[in-house]
Amino acid sequence: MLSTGAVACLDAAAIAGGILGIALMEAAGAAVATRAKALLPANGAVLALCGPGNNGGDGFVAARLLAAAEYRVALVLLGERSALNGDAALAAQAWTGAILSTIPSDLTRFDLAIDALFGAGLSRDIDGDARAMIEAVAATRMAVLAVDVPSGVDGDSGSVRGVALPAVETITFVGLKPAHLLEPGRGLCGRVEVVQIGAGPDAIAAGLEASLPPLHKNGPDLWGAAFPRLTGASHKYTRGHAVVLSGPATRTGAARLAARGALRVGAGLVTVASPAGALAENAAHLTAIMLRRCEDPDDLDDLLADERLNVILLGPGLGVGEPTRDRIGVAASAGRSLVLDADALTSFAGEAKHLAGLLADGGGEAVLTPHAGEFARLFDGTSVLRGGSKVDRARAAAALMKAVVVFKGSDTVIAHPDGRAAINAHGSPYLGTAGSGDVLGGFIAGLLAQGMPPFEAACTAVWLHGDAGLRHGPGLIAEDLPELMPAVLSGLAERLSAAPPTLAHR
Ligand SMILES: NC(=O)C1=CN([C@@H]2O[C@H](COP(=O)(O)OP(=O)(O)OC[C@H]3O[C@@H](n4cnc5c(N)ncnc54)[C@H](O)[C@@H]3O)[C@@H](O)[C@H]2O)[C@H](O)CC1
Ligand SMILES: [K+]
Repeated sequence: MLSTGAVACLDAAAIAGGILGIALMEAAGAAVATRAKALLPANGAVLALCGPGNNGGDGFVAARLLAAAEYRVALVLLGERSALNGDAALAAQAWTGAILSTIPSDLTRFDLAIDALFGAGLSRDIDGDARAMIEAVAATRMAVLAVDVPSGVDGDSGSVRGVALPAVETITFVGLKPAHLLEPGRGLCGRVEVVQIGAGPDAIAAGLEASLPPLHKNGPDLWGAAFPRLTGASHKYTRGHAVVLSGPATRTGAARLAARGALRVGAGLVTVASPAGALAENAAHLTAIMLRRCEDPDDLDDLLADERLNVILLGPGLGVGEPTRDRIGVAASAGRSLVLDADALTSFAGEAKHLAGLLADGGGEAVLTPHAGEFARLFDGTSVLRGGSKVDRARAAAALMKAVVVFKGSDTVIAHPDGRAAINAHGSPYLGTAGSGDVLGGFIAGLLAQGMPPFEAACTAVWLHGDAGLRHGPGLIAEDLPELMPAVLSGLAERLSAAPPTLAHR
């Protein structure tokens, strides 16, 4: 993905490579006109809203092409025509129609608005005439086609600067920007289409270079190569053994949901480690998943004497406080891969650095999975909460913890301490249900158990979880999520064009 700052570098590299800036703008405007035609009735009426920069230039090009194709076009320019510069001035020169300085009073006669007010160059909150224009158009519920990003949406953070114009569709150029995936931007974009405008591979490489550290859209392209593949020689011990710590009696369901997730995603063995008082309750509900008594940190230490237990998940239903902190201390010092969720995170509220110290001492890898509330509690008092976008905050958290952080939400961000990050848009609002996060933690643990590196395991788990939510739809409860894995994993195997392995694959 590209940062907004990288767009200028990309353009400069494309221009240095022999493409004229106006050629890029013509291609961008042509793509907008093509989509506008698809949204318009024959001879429909278009309101083109053009801003003072190159986003406005794209709007001038689209307006010209639509007028040439017999659509009725009214064009409004924010600011003075004489203030236009460079390519935008050239695009305006080629427009031979009228240029209005305010929007027409009767907006009901338009079928579509093209929003070319502000794109990558939005640099402050929108107020004054621009705000009034956006509010007037938004109030009509006329369909809006946004150029690059809906005006008012900050391209890098997805936040709204003052006001924003919601679109039914957004056409962006060369690559996605963070705002297309981060809320609230994502919800304001409508359907997003990325179009190529003639920037060559060297220019794109320059844009990506200027966007470092890399930010990805989460999907199989990112982690498919690391996804565990069975061979004829695979057996349960080669598929790892995950341990999930259970809470006390009457608070055991979360751990079992996580354990079931770990098993269904492919861990060879899963053990629930349970306090004595909750053994009967856990035993009544577990079959393939094993059960071990684990009353205190010493019992956990004993359990971990078996080196084959390679992943430990702590948090769901575990309770907030000293006993949970002590168990995390033991688990961390055992040097195994850890997944910390829910109460494990809240037990270190305001003490993120202490937790980071425990994790560093143990030397194992860790994945932390806070939702917004847990994130705010854990990082209270640190500079992490002062970061700008959700991606910035997730990256700062990962750097502080030296662990992979999965900052959950409808726009989950997964960040690695080295700055790599991914935004997930593959999901469904039906995933917002009790116990859903517990299953996600289990998926991460199950993938870690099979040897996936933590960043890839976390990204994969988030995507699989989202895929299950998309497949199930209404009526989803957390218990459904592990049971959807056979279909989800078969679909993934097809996408990775690797049929589920059989003995023939040896
Ligand atoms: N490679 C590409 O992706 C291409 C993208 N194109 C388009 O160019 C814009 C970015 O153009 P830029 O001139 O840098 O910025 P904007 O047009 O978004 O706005 C800058 C303009 O607006 C003023 N401004 C900023 N914020 C405000 C505000 N809150 N209120 C009022 N005025 C504001 C600022 O001072 C400037 O005058 C990109 O989005 C694409 O649409 C190219 O056309 C092709 C290559
Ligand atoms: K725009």
